[in-house]
Amino acid sequence: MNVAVIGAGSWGTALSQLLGVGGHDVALWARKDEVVASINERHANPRYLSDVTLSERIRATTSYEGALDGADAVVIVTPSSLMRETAQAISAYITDETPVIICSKGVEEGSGLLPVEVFEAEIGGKGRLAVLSGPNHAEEVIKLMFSATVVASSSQETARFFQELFATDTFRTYVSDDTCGVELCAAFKNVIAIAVGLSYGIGYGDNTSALLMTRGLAEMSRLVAACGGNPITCMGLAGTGDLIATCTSEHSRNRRFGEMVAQGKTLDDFTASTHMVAEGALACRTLQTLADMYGVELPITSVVRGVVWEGDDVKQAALDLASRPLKTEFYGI
Ligand SMILES: NC(=O)C1=CN([C@@H]2O[C@H](COP(=O)(O)OP(=O)(O)OC[C@H]3O[C@@H](n4cnc5c(N)ncnc54)[C@H](O)[C@@H]3O)[C@@H](O)[C@H]2O)C=CC1
Ligand SMILES: O=C(CO)COP(=O)(O)O
Repeated sequence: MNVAVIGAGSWGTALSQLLGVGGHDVALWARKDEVVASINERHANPRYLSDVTLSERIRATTSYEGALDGADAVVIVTPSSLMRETAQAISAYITDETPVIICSKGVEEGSGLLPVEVFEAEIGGKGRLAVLSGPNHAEEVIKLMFSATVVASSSQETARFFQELFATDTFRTYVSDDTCGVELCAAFKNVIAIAVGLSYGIGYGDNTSALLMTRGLAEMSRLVAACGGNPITCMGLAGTGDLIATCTSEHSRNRRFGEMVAQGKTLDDFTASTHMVAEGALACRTLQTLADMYGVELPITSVVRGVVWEGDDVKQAALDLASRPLKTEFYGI
């Protein structure tokens, strides 16, 4: 197959490698000329995961037309804040039937739309759209360490198409019809990883981390149920699986960002020092928009938003979280 991958950050590079190793020809769209030159001439991405030699099946370009010409499938891996811009940029170069899978994790600011909904609005064809998410740190996937993921689409045919496309001996793919649940889990787990980073950053231990992950899962499940997703998705790879991976991994940018904020650093400090995206920073705001629309309570998300965007003191926020009225363990799911 000829596959166009749009976005040459860590995850776009790792997915391109996976597809190349799987025997597909990959046209990888990158923003910067030097990234394109390095991938084409030296088979390495100079900015992200640069120690890995990339498959010779990967050809990079800064041209959308060049990447998308003759593509049998399109893989979207730009940051979630760029979903609408990316959808508009590719629309002129794909057919009405070209299958498109979104691998970014977030929710659109303002509208509260999920990436798949933004793509449906911009390029149409709900049935040809899919999403991919799971506990998949690019640093490990690119080294072909055994991982698994979920591919969700409203169309079983499209889900199966991408399941086959991505499956390799080291990357196991499951299908689902719950695009809403998978995308909400993907956005949510990043916020909880920031909370875990904040918690370790102020000196709390593993009990607090487990508490945040578990109650974060309860928040995630309430929102998924309210938005029309299937709460059982939260128990799967896109929910619990990715929550564990992101909250516990040395690779997680969101967790690292939380640790930095606890040390008094800002989102700009994180971005300047890593050139990477900590999606949870935006998601703590966008998920709150959805929670307000659906009347769902998200106490941990709200604390993360207050600390990241309103300068709330982390220790005081933790005390406020702990002193809320006592509750039944499960409600609203
Ligand atoms: N890194 C990982 O392990 C995984 C990342 N993801 C998701 O994939 C998406 C992309 O993240 P990464 O590949 O990790 O990116 P990254 O954090 O490694 O790099 C940032 C990317 O954003 C691009 N970028 C920044 N500003 C841009 C602009 N104005 N226009 C176009 N591109 C711009 C940069 O060129 C670069 O490709 C995110 O939604 C992330 O949550 C999903 C699974 C795993
Ligand atoms: O989504 C990811 C792993 O599944 C990557 O998480 P971070 O963005 O926190 O590194």
